[in-house]
Amino acid sequence: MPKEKLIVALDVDDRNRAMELVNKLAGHVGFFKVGMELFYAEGPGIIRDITENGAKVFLDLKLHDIPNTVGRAARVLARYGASIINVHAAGGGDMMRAARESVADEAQNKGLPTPMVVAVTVLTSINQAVFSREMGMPGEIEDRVRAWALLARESGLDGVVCSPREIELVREACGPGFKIITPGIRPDGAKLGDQRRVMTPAEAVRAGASYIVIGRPITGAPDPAAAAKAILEQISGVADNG
Ligand SMILES: O=C(O)c1cc(=O)[nH]c(=O)n1[C@@H]1O[C@H](COP(=O)(O)O)[C@@H](O)[C@H]1O
Repeated sequence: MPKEKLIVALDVDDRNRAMELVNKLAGHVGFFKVGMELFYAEGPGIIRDITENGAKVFLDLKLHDIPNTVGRAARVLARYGASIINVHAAGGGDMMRAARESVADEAQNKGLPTPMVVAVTVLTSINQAVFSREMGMPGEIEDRVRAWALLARESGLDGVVCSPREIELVREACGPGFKIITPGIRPDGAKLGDQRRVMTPAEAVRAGASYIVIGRPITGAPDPAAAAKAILEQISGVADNG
């Protein structure tokens, strides 16, 4: 089902606007992503509001701290009923394992389905020049994404967040079944904004994305449901390699 692949980023700062989007888009979307802006504005209650009507939530708070702190914070997040939770791969293997273990343990304690835990690799807003010159990182972005994806898999995580340009190399390194979630999706002609490593929805699905994350091209459209439907049409005829 194409709609199962679509994650819409609810990057807004109040409940009314978020729920308006949820109500308009629920029939066309697999997951809603609650990020820092909405979570900091409304707190965990917003996750319950969205899931109450049967929609699924990707809780995108990108945890990145020492293993003990991330493990304890992830344990709290596991209580809210999100289907996906993320951390930064840059926190290292022990940190990712701490998140994985505490999320699984807490979900079991509370009798909830265990959320997927995925690692953000190199942000889709980073290009090679920024990666090398500003961040001082050696080598190519692709090699870092591959190495972090392998580390995430070894640490027991369910998948990674990366740019659609790295889907094929992650799939090759990590095999089938490993989830590849790709933001940095821009339908032809859509504004890039701060995104740098992008592809169209159809290109990402063809390359093997498990899920595509789209925010502004849908939420900023005059008719968000029509924008989501147009994207579903673009991916519906495409061989799904995810
Ligand atoms: O973890 C993420 O979701 C994420 C990782 C990444 O590398 N790049 C990225 O854009 N995102 C998120 O994906 C969404 C993309 O939104 P748009 O650029 O508006 O389509 C935003 O909510 C970002 O926070």
